[in-house]
Amino acid sequence: MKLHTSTVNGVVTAIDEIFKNNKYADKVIERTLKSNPKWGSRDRGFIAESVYDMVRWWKLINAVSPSSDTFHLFGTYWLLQGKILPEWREFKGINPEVVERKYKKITDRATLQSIPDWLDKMGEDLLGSKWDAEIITLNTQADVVLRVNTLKITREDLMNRLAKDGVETYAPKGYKDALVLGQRQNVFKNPAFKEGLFEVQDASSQLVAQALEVEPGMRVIDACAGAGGKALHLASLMENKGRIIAMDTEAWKLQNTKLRARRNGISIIEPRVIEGNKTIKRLKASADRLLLDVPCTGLGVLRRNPDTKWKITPESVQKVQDIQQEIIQSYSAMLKPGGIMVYATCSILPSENQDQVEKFLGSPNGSQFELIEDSKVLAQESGFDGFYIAKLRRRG
Ligand SMILES: C[S@@+](CC[C@H](N)C(=O)[O-])C[C@H]1O[C@@H](n2cnc3c(N)ncnc32)[C@H](O)[C@@H]1O
Repeated sequence: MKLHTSTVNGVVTAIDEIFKNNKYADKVIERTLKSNPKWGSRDRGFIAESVYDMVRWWKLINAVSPSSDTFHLFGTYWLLQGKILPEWREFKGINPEVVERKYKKITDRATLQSIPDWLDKMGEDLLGSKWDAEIITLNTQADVVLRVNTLKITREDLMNRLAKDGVETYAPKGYKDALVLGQRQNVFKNPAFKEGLFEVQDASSQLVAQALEVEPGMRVIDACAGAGGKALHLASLMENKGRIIAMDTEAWKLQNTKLRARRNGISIIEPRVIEGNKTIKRLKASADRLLLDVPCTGLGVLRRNPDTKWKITPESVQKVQDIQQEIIQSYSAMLKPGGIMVYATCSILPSENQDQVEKFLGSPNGSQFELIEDSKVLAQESGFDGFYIAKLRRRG
């Protein structure tokens, strides 16, 4: 593959934005791609993939690069992929043999798998022998997964319709509304997306709404609804009958939920901003089903957001765990006796998952609850994102 100055410059500028100005990779990529309308789809694919890959392998690349100059880092990344570097002025000073020699000398997992030392240690402490394979899997590129909006179309019909547009998909076993793309591509431009026939949502994430066992006509609260990925799924499962209160502390995210609901043909989602304890107290014992899709470290979705590992710190992990416990302690009161609550994270750390549920169950607020079942979804076993889903019942 031939390198072009314009796209390599795009990658280098984006990398500087992410690491020097501490910006989020997905937002930087979005802005970079918008900045040059002349780039075709291959150029865009090259930029997005190279930026994500460089972020993913940042520590390893830095360990073998001749300097911290961003062109040197790009050149080193290129060589590490087994590619040949053109003789550009920017790449002067990179010796492929030296890069290879340095690479071969690295033996420690944290550098080879490109993660901070503290995180590697924490992963091993918490996941034991499963950590090795998990971090390898989390360093691979994720599949693009669609969730069929069954309010508007069946999975089979959507599959056929996309195939007519040249978008090949397959239906993974065990995920009844999911379709996986055969090849990565931008599906947001497809007319079927604009008609609300599908959303992009990982297969593991699709298990969360299903665990709630909702039925049409129920009163459901999604207490950390964000941009509404799971609220939309719940509405489809409820055949758009009943009521879903979609709550979050961030009003702008709920605004997004509203727009997406309209595209999906959904009318039962009612966004509600959490302004404090009062908002929660007003809804005491009012929900047949309660979803707590709590904020988390995102360590189960590193394949999609590789910059997470450079942004989190031991302090931020502790802080998010405190918020998770606060949420389950106070929000669980919104569930009716006899109702079902799901506590979920996109993390693989037991300290954010089963430990939190155990702590809750052992506390006075949790004494009316019982654990029905929980699943600890690891990326290495499922092939999709890492998730935790606990289903609890409030005794009647
Ligand atoms: C994992 S995300 C939710 C993703 C969303 N359910 C979806 O499927 O698209 C967690 C959400 O919790 C929200 N959040 C953070 N602190 C909160 C709190 N104290 N109460 C409710 N929501 C909170 C965040 O704004 C974020 O949108």
